[in-house]
Amino acid sequence: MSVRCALPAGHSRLRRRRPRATRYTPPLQRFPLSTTNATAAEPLQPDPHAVDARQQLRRQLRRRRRELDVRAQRRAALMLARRLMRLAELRRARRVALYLPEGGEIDPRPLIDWLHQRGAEIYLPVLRPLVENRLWFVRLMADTQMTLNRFQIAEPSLRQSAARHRRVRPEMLDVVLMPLVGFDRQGHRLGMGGGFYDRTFAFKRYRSTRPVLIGVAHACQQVSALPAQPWDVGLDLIASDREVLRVDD
Ligand SMILES: Nc1nc2c(c(=O)[nH]1)N(C=O)[C@@H](CNc1ccc(C(=O)N[C@@H](CCC(=O)O)C(=O)O)cc1)CN2
Ligand SMILES: Nc1ncnc2c1ncn2[C@@H]1O[C@H](COP(=O)(O)OP(=O)(O)OP(=O)(O)O)[C@@H](O)[C@H]1O
Repeated sequence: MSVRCALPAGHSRLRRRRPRATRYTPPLQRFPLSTTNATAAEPLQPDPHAVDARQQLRRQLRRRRRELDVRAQRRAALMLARRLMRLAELRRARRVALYLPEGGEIDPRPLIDWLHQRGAEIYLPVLRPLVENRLWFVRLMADTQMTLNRFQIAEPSLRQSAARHRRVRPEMLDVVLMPLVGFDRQGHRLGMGGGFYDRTFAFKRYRSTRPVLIGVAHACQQVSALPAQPWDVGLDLIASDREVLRVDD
């Protein structure tokens, strides 16, 4: 099956809509789908030309995923879930981080009931206060209160997230589903540009095999090649509605 992802030249049917900041319904009540190498001492200096090219590509790919219609989104989410449910890494995971989709991101929520039924704990990313562009992972529970962060993405409230017992250290997660803006078949990825996941999982570049990092995206977000950045944290797998790719070391 294929997802329609035409990129009509110079044409944008949809404007970026900002979700309203009020009246957010907690996700537990509204799952409509539930039926490189670097050393520590190296400075991480971006090449300005490469940064511009990445920014442009990011814009194009974000528009591409936003233009998928509701049916295509729903189908893609179910296909993704079906593929991920077959993965040994996810089947044995006890602590799984996923995200609440925004701006046409592929929707991982069909996995939530399945994971809960298997007894797995689910964690959501929260923008860490005070430190630059890092994430906390906060457990999604029946009483989780949601709020919109500065990017208008729903996340557990800061008050609850501040409570240590609701959080897990990133290195204690088993699997992280990481939203991608773009990817190539070599396992390089493009994210939203904040470096949130790169910073939070920087420890993976040196040692740890845990967590298993699974980049997730619509198949139409694949590009032929993305240059690797010195700060990139390598993905272990990439999963889309069309396939699951294992990234070789
Ligand atoms: N669903 C979801 N949640 C997520 C992420 C994500 O990619 N998807 N993140 C993954 O990192 C973190 C948030 N990172 C983000 C980084 C940049 C922008 C963004 O929209 N940037 C704007 C400029 C916004 C501004 O400064 O106001 C832009 O690029 O247009 C959004 C989220 C944590 N939560
Ligand atoms: N470990 C790190 N330490 C310091 N800065 C970092 C680190 N990782 C990334 N950055 C910075 O974050 C910025 C954004 O990186 P990049 O363009 O790769 O974002 P991205 O691909 O969208 O990644 P993410 O999904 O993690 O946000 C870059 O300016 C980069 O220098």
